[in-house]
Amino acid sequence: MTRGRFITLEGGEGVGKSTNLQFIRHLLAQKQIDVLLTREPGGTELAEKIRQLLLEKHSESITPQAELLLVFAARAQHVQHVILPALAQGKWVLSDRFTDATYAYQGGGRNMDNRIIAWLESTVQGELRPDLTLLLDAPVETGLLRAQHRGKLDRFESERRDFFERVRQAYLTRARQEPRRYSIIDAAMPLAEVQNQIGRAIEALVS
Ligand SMILES: Nc1ncnc2c1ncn2[C@@H]1O[C@H](COP(=O)(O)OP(=O)(O)OP(=O)(O)O)[C@@H](O)[C@H]1O
Ligand SMILES: Cc1cn([C@H]2C[C@H](O)[C@@H](COP(=O)(O)O)O2)c(=O)[nH]c1=O
Repeated sequence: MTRGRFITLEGGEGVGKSTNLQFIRHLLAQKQIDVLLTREPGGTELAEKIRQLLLEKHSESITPQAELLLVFAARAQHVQHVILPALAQGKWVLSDRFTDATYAYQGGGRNMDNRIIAWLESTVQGELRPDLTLLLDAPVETGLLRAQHRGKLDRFESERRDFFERVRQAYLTRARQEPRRYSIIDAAMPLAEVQNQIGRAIEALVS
């Protein structure tokens, strides 16, 4: 059986990942492609519990090291129990965030060493890397304004503006380093235009 394709959606807060996940599912369904939608941190029972730990605010601060290890603990469960089995069955997998988010948030945002992230990436994922990563890029202000309309802010959304600027720059740096895997989408545009751009990137992968 042919292995399925692995697509990830990335970007800062409120850039439109959840909205466009459904759009991509619809596009692939029109092409009779069976796709599993998932997210990080999360995607399994245990990984969703770790997600809660990461997103909730606590009286005890979470150190950057603990945060990084929690992210990869959740990913180890997700990769072994969900992503690899689905790909092996020929299903496509579409994940709302994956390891590029770790390079952006823990690497860029928290200044963790990229070499440590790369070591954890190889340890947890082996050879698994996305076939296509759609980076929804918009000015920090645009995304935060969109996210704020949803109400109460989580632990990450409550970070300072300069944290999100570092996250955005880290994403863009990675995208420029790996132009064959990444497609940078201008997510500040109206939704119809954003979806035109996404449609072209998906078409290129399918054909
Ligand atoms: N291109 C767009 N133009 C205007 N509004 C948009 C656009 N894309 C998404 N939105 C709106 O912005 C809000 C945030 O979108 P969404 O929840 O999809 O973002 P997200 O990237 O998944 O957010 P988060 O990372 O915080 O989970 C929603 O209200 C959505 O309808
Ligand atoms: C995978 C991953 C995620 N994060 C952060 C980024 C977001 O603030 C939250 C997830 O919530 P959202 O609904 O997807 O916006 O988690 C992170 O810091 N590191 C990661 O690897």
